[in-house]
Amino acid sequence: MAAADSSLSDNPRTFSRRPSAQASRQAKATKRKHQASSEAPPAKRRNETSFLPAKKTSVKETQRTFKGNTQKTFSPKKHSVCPSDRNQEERPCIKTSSLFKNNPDIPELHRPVVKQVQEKVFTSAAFHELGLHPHLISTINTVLKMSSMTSVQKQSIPVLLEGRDALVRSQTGSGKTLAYCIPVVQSLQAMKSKIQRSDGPYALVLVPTRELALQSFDTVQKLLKPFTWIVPGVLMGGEKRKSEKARLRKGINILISTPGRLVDHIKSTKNIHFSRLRWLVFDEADRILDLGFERDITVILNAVNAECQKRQNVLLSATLTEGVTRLADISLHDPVSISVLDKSHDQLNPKDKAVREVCPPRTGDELDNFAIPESLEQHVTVVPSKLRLVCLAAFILQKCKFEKDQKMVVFFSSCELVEFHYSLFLQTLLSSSGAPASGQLPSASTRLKFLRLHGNMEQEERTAVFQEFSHSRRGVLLCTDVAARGLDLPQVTWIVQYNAPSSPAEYIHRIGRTARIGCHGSSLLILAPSEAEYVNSLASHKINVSEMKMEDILCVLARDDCFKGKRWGAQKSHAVGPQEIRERATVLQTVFEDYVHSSERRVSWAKKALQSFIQAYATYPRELKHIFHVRSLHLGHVAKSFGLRDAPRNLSALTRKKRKAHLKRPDLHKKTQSKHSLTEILRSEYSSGIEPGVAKVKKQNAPGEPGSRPLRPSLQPTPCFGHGKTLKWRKTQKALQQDSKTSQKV
Ligand SMILES: Nc1ncnc2c1ncn2[C@@H]1O[C@H](COP(=O)(O)OP(=O)(O)OP(=O)(O)O)[C@@H](O)[C@H]1O
Repeated sequence: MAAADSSLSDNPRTFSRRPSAQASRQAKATKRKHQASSEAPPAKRRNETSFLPAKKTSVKETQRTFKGNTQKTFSPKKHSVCPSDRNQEERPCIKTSSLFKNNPDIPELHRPVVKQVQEKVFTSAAFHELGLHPHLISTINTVLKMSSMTSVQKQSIPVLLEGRDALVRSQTGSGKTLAYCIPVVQSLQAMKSKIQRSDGPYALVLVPTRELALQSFDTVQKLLKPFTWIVPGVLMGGEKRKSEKARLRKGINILISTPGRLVDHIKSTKNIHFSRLRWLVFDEADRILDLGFERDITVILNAVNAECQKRQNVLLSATLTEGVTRLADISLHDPVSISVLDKSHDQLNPKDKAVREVCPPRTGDELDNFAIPESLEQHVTVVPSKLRLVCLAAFILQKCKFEKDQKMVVFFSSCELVEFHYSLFLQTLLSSSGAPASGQLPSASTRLKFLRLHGNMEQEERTAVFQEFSHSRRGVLLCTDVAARGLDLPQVTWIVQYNAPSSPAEYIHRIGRTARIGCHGSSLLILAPSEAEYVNSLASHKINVSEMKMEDILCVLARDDCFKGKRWGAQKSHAVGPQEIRERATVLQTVFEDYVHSSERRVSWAKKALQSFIQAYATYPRELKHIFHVRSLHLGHVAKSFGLRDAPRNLSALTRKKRKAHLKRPDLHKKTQSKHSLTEILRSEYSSGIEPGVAKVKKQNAPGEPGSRPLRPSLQPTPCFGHGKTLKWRKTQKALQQDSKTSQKV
């Protein structure tokens, strides 16, 4: 392994170096190494009192003295990872200044304290009060082991049992799945003419992801235990079409599907019909009905409407926004808006009993304020780009190595980013065999377990990971937004958002994977200094985050001697001061850089991940562009967070080229902006590969998918949406194709 040189130009335009320059640099470094090995410390170091470890330093002191050191340590030998395991002579070559110098100031967070919208999760009402079939009640009590209803269940189930359409909004993890599943099962088992399997679907449940489809199927299957004649089934991308066709032929009465896969079958399977459909449920309705799925939903609704007009429609989500309400207005028949009220809402309609239980539709402003579980503690930390990777790793180590039974989900903005960090952490932070490979930190391995989930994985592996993480008591799941919606992963203690989400709704869903059904949970959002204003954007949606100092996160490195720098190596125990924490952070960064730079292949893999990050960054929606703009990224610093010692030259050239083109053609600004509403969605949907159609777009150009030839006229979606009303889609097919091309780069 090459001697570590963590130096990085702070000028984003001076990137890679030619071999000759590299050689001379190395020669200089060797010279410096020999200087450093002499007794006398460098001039700057001599003046640094905080450097001395003699006095025990408190965390507060650590924070105060953390910034702006210039201390450098060089080793004459090659870098190794865990000093305790290796020869003292092989201590890491540290150039601390490059990681902690020339960073932008971390701004003070003047976050306005807002009162979050709160909901009460449980009620004292029992399921047997609902007049359900006794077998259904006993299944809920004994199989699901539930006795009292949650607030949303208490409000929704009676309304749905009355036969009304409904729009259901309640916070994440509040039991919305059963709020629709119980009425569906109750009504179908009670049908006078007993349901036959061959009748086909009586209920169609649409969900945005395959994992959610599996999860909802599992719940329905449990509820149907006593009603064996009603057959549930799931259709989702990644499964064999042939076997799904066979199951459809035999008959599925409660059909749970992702939109893309259902469209596939509508177009190609003769045996799919909806003439007996009684229920149409959109779970995560705001995601399902947004532009990312628009054409699929149009095809599905046309197929359903052609065969059945009278049915109950239910839309559910923790974040039903105004846009969805507008769609609901034209898709639902005289719907009831159900929302779990706080007391002030209750008082709005004290006389009207029906409306007291069921809140009136909210105004636009209210719809933008989402309820957050009371037991969810939200944090934010502001970290300079150069320190992001080290900070994330330190946080993972802090929670999952030094604390017991922690289960963490880390969100990234693209599949490539998940893959990159997964492999990097696996190879550097974890040693499965106990015998560390080059660049590994052996003692970090004991409690750590990494898993990853994203849309570019094979379905078999996706399902296996989902199951494994669900049943595991600890572990770190690195994922895209494929895991943001609806997934009920038990006992998740921490949610980390390494890349900020593109909307407050996505923020709510991501953090909603913890603190479910009254449990306690915490979240951490990692922002760059230039992104600090995002906290205000969250506050404007009544989302309250408290600051966690980066220094407090890095302090964990003091607990692990794996990260000891050369100077401290010989000392058995000593108080760890801010200077040493900086050194240890640099040792960790050097581990990452050494790993990335250990082969050409790994360097180009890191560059691709960096490119993916930048592309995802470019797709933040217009309203967030003033906070997340590619121009505010310092490429050299960001490269460091990918373990790259230099900013890749070709990437910067690309960025400059694009910028120039934009400057020359101001009309492009306008065009790009007009695409943002779609690219915002595509950013999380397509880049995370949530929908099966996405992969197909690239590989097969399936008919009707973005990037393919236009549909045959007979298959063109007619914009007709429920109850004979017309929905005008905002995008033309051409625009969709253009946008999907943009998104495929992400
Ligand atoms: N009445 C109840 N008593 C106890 N636990 C319940 C009850 N109803 C649901 N749960 C449990 O609560 C958890 C969350 O439920 P569910 O997944 O339906 O939430 P959700 O509101 O759909 O969340 P999200 O908005 O994230 O999709 C599940 O583990 C479920 O089994």
